[in-house]
Amino acid sequence: MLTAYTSDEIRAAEQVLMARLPGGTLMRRAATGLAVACVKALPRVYGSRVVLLIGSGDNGGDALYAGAALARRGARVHAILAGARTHEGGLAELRRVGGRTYDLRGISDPARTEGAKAGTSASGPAKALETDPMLVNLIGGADVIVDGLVGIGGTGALREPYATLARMSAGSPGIVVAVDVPSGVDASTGEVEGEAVRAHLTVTFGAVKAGLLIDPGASHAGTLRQVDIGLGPFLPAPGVVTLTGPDVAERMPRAEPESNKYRRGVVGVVAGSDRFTGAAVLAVGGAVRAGAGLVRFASAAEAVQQVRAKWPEAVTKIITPEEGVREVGRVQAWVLGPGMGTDDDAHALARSVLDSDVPVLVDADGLTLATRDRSLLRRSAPTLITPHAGELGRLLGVPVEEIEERRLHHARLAAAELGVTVLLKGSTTLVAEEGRPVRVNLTGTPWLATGGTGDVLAGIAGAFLAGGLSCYEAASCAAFVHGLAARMAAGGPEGGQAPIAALDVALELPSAIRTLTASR
Ligand SMILES: NC(=O)C1=CN([C@@H]2O[C@H](COP(=O)(O)OP(=O)(O)OC[C@H]3O[C@@H](n4cnc5c(N)ncnc54)[C@H](O)[C@@H]3O)[C@@H](O)[C@H]2O)[C@@H](O)CC1
Ligand SMILES: [K+]
Repeated sequence: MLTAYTSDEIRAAEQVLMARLPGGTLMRRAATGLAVACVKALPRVYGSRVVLLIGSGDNGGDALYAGAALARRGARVHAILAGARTHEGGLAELRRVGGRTYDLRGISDPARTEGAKAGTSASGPAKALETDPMLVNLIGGADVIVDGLVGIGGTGALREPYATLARMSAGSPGIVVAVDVPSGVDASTGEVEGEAVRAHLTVTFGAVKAGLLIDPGASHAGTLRQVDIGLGPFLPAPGVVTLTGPDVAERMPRAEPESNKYRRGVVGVVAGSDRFTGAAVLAVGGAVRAGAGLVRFASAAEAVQQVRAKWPEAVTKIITPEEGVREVGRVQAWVLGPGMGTDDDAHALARSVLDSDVPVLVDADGLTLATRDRSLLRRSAPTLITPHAGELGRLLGVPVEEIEERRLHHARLAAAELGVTVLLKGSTTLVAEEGRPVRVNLTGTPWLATGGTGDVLAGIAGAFLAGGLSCYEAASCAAFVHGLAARMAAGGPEGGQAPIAALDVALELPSAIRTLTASR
């Protein structure tokens, strides 16, 4: 399991460790790791052009020491001094080994632009920077740009001149390496208020910061590399974690020799309607291919007919809103919602499912119904909701943009406010439950952003719930397996480049699960 922390947690651990070591040790360790990462990223170091963006804190110090190490190996290193102060030791070392500096205070006084909101169109001093020939040449001609503007000491939107430098670095053909965190990304949450550096590689020290795993921060971080500086023993219990393949393999329901279909888990699916049948087919497909012992599908006649045609393995039943799921037979968990509609009949069906005393996963139209009638989610048995940002926004009465901007916050808030487990879909899927670390899933692929993949995910998680996993475990394992299957369908476990359809994800599930369980 990978663990991730807030800036405060990292800082507290660093302080304990620092007190036990000679001054400067941690920065040396960090800078050495950073320099090694830059060497690996460059085709060759000797003669390469390295540009350091240097802020006023220790993040800039790391970059200066690393720059000095690269200069010693023959790189042509230029430090752009952007802060009101510069780390003295780092600067002296860089100069000692022949590194050059360019002090921005000569062309734009940061004090004058302090507080200027990032993201606004460049004018005045910011404009002067963007057209400054020296700066344009340096950034435009760099083989590697090392972003040492701010690290875990950053707060709020990047101020000038940092914001302009972040924007300019995005236009450079060079490799952008972020020191500890891409500047402008909130290290604790992944929130980005204004301009932020977009890195190809982030070299982070001591431990992973939660904001590097959660979007929008995660998509600014590029590839993550962690440099061990000895912080491990001093870190607290993490607030954010990520499951690895072996973690998921260990948790997933197993098929034991004495298994029968009832022991493996019977999942009930209430999805689709006479008008919408595709979502039902996909949700049942997710459950069948993820290894449910038995899928009981209950819906309107048209949806039942389609599901039977596609998945003969499922036991189907046509139901009416009046009778609900009473006669459907025993299940260990329900999946409720995809394509079921949102009218009064759908509400009556949802009520009958949620009145049961087994875990229920609520997705799609089920979430719309719960938005209108929150009492649906008030139940004693466990409930897992699987919204995307729009659905969660409607449930919480918050604009979708705010959910996207503050994903970690809103996933936690929803879990606390609604008393359910929340799987918030997106490029980095989050699973939140009160009293537990938020789980971030990293196996997705941009190809997953296509219609119907959410229905497949609901089916997978339903199968895992029926197989005996808690909502928290079922949601995190399902997100992992779903992402892995999508990657494999798109071309390979490391992510291919072919478009996929939702059904491809369902069909790929056994192969994805095989790659996980092969090593268990
Ligand atoms: N504390 C330690 O033991 C270690 C720290 N290390 C490095 O030190 C960093 C933290 O250093 P600091 O605490 O000095 O903080 P930072 O260097 O991250 O940033 C603090 C400076 O940035 C300015 N600033 C904050 N938000 C800003 C914004 N939005 N726009 C413009 N300026 C902004 C502040 O005024 C302050 O001058 C880490 O990220 C890491 O890179 C490493 O050397 C490893 C050891
Ligand atoms: K940085």
